[in-house]
Amino acid sequence: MTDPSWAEARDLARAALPRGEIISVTLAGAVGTVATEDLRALGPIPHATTSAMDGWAVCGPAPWQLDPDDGPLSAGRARAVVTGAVPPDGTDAIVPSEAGRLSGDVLHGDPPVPGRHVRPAGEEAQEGDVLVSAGQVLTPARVGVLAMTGHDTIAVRRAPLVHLVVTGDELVPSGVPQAGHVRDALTPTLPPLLGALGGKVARLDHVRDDPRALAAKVVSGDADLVITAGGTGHSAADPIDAAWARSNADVRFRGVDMRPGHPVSLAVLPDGRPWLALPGNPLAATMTALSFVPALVEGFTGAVPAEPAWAVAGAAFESRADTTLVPARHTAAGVVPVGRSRPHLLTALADADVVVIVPRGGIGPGDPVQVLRRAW
Ligand SMILES: Nc1nc2c(c(=O)[nH]1)N[C@H]1C(S)=C(S)[C@@H](COP(=O)(O)OP(=O)(O)OC[C@H]3O[C@@H](n4cnc5c(N)ncnc54)[C@H](O)[C@@H]3O)O[C@H]1N2
Ligand code: MOO
Repeated sequence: MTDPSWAEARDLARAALPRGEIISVTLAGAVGTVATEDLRALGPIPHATTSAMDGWAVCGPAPWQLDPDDGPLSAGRARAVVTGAVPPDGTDAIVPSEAGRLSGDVLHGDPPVPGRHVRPAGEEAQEGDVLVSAGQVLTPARVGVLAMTGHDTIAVRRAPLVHLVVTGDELVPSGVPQAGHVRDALTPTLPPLLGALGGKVARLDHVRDDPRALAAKVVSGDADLVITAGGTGHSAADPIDAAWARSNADVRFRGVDMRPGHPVSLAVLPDGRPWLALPGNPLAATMTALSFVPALVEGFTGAVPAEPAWAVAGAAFESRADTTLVPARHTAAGVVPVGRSRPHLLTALADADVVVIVPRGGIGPGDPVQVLRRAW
């Protein structure tokens, strides 16, 4: 397909990579994987009623006689407790240490509000409640919730492994570039960016603008997904078309109706590995990675598609394509464009905290807009 819309191209990307296998991981290795089934509370959360403060458990009205025993509290009695400890049966409230005064073994304080500073069992969830749904990404906080209720090992799909290939005869890996050379900005940028988008770069290669070398390098890989940067143009020097022809790739889209990044393309190799070809211009490469890598990852992991977030435009945004992606910043007036957003530069994205998804025809100040959140 030539020049599908941005949304159509995301759907094509989502369908390009078949689901990965289900594996079992410990919670320590679960962050970034995707739940394959609903994960439920194995008991109430919190699992027991506990004190929220260091102080005294009290029963009945003040004053209270300190009770050194272990049994239930009776009216007019108090017993020292620490945060997180189970208060004795009969506790009406906890008096924090700073709110009580001891004279000898008698505790004085204001009349307690029943239940004050007591954290009841089951306050957050009951046994069997769904804590993480099938298709949700395991975040650090979700893993913490699962740990609280006693999960140890869970069934997930892992992040897809990526074979990243950066192309370009003109690229130099270090130092200040001279005319005719270009310092490679994507080798340091793409692996962490792809990681933040749910992929994991397992192999990184650099190849000259030679279709034969590019096809051979890609065919020799065994990651789940191939991502190349550069060479998507239609000049004789651009190797993507010829490399795809050499490797019998099934082209799913060749160009997308978007700016920047119009030449971004997707094919599937005969062995089933998708090959996402990002343009070489650094802003075009990063914007197209932000657009299509999450969709490819969702296909592999079964993650529920992440919808772009909403914001309010604080300025006018133009689009002469189906979709224009504009680096922007949140301000009190809404999101506004950052600097000059040029495909061959990257400064605007470096200063942006969102990317605004501008539909054809543009949007005006005060309009609701969808945005991509920071992964860069
Ligand atoms: N006649 C036309 N020319 C171009 C068109 C077009 O439609 N007709 N489209 C332009 C657009 S849009 C883009 S985007 C680029 C696509 O370029 P390629 O994917 O072929 O990328 P390259 O030619 O390899 O590089 C483009 C540009 O980016 C620099 N680059 C490449 N890799 C890196 C890197 N790793 N780090 C830093 N900079 C990099 C490269 O030196 C070039 O300046 O084509 C337009 N042309
Ligand atoms: O759209 Mo290109 O992606 O202008 O750089």
